[in-house]
Amino acid sequence: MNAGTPILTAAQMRSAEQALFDAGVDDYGLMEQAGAAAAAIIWRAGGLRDTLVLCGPGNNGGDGFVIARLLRTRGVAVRVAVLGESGTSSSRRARAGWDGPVEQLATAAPATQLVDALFGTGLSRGLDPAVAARLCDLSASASHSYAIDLPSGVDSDSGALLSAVPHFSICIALGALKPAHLLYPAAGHVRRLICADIGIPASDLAHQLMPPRLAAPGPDDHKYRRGLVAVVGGTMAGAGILAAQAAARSGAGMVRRLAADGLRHGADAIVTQDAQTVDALHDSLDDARLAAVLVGPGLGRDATARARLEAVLRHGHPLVLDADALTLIDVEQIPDGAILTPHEGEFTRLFSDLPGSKIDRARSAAERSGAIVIYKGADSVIAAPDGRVAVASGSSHWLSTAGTGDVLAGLVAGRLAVTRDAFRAAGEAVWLHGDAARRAGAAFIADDLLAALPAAIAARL
Ligand SMILES: NC(=O)C1=CN([C@@H]2O[C@H](COP(=O)(O)OP(=O)(O)OC[C@H]3O[C@@H](n4cnc5c(N)ncnc54)[C@H](OP(=O)(O)O)[C@@H]3O)[C@@H](O)[C@H]2O)[C@@H](O)CC1
Ligand SMILES: [K+]
Repeated sequence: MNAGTPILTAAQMRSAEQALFDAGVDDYGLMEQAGAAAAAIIWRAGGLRDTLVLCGPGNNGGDGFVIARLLRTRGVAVRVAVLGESGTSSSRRARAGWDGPVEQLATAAPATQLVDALFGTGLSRGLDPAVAARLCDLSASASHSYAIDLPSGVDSDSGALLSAVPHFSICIALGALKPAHLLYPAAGHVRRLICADIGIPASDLAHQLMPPRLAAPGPDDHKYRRGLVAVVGGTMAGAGILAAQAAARSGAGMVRRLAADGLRHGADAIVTQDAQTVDALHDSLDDARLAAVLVGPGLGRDATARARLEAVLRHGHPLVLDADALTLIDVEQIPDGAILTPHEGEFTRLFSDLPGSKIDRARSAAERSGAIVIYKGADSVIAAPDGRVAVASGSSHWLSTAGTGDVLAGLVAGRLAVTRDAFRAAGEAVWLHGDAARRAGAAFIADDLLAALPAAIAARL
């Protein structure tokens, strides 16, 4: 998978910074670099708009003083308001470099632009309610607002809101993304996210999901080499049909629907095999050319559904487990290397006791189950048992409509059949699903995503 911007927890950020200091980088120099990167972004976005910079007691506040000084040298009318004294050596030095007046947060008048440098990764608890209210008021009075590193009041590692947090026009992440930049609810408080490079070395574990690079079929490809997908049907045929149609438009060579309803539906290119009985299902699955099997959409939850799921598990094909299959299965039954696509409810049923952020929980679930986990939501976290994580955020909220999960499951199975690499397939499918939703616009239905898929794929070739 294409490696995107790294995502670091506050502790990982501190050790990355410490490694730089140990290698001889000057700590105040790093703050100057961070402040200069942020000031350049604010200058490009805001020009000469009058600006109020709020500076907190830690290094986030130090960044604020550097930003204020640099914007002023460009001719911006800048005022600074503080919350408490600067408590770190770098922030004291940055404050000393500001030779303008210093106001108090409690009494400062608003400005056209607001820069929030109150707290960053060092926030340890919610803001005092009066401080949070003041931040919200000043933000509401500004036409443009910038959060330095993080919006003050969000928990960097989990994305939780520890106190009232305004909505920012731009958040300037320093050095790396933090989980709160991509995880909700915090991610919903930032309209635009920009990560400023300050020389923090890339980590190889958690990344933002990037647009994939896909390959078109070659001259020697045929339908089986491009990947044969089976979609196991159940009591609700529609879900399996949607999934099969998504798999058929995923780039895979051939899709078979192993139908429990005995009926033919959907695109003619999809082969419907009559697999009403478990014996018939076994016969259909007895094909070594199957590169991916999807089970779950419309499967049902009764004894027959369970028998169908067990038949699938017995064949040992590369597997995608979705929907009802996630409700029926126990963690110990999940085959190594399978792909799971749980939403919040399914995840909690399977892995209830896992602590930490959504990223932590997805990673632990993958480790515990040996599976690739696509923990779905407005922020989807894809985790592999070896610790790799990719986070997709900012997908269309119109996706919260019936059948879109079936489309995603079919896409995952299709990309698995094409790539034979479960982590890569999961990332590609999540990306293509999100892009198809962007292309489908507003008020779409799941079927509309199918029509948008070929264009989403074409854009990544
Ligand atoms: N390391 C570096 O050189 C670089 C770091 N960089 C920048 O530094 C930021 C991290 O800096 P930081 O670690 O100093 O933490 P920061 O978020 O400023 O706040 C900590 C202070 O706030 C206090 N406090 C916490 N919660 C509170 C609350 N609710 N209400 C009131 N007080 C509260 C806490 O005190 P406590 O009471 O918890 O002991 C402490 O005094 C990072 O986000 C980035 O912007 C960049 O410049 C690159 C170089
Ligand atoms: K901040």
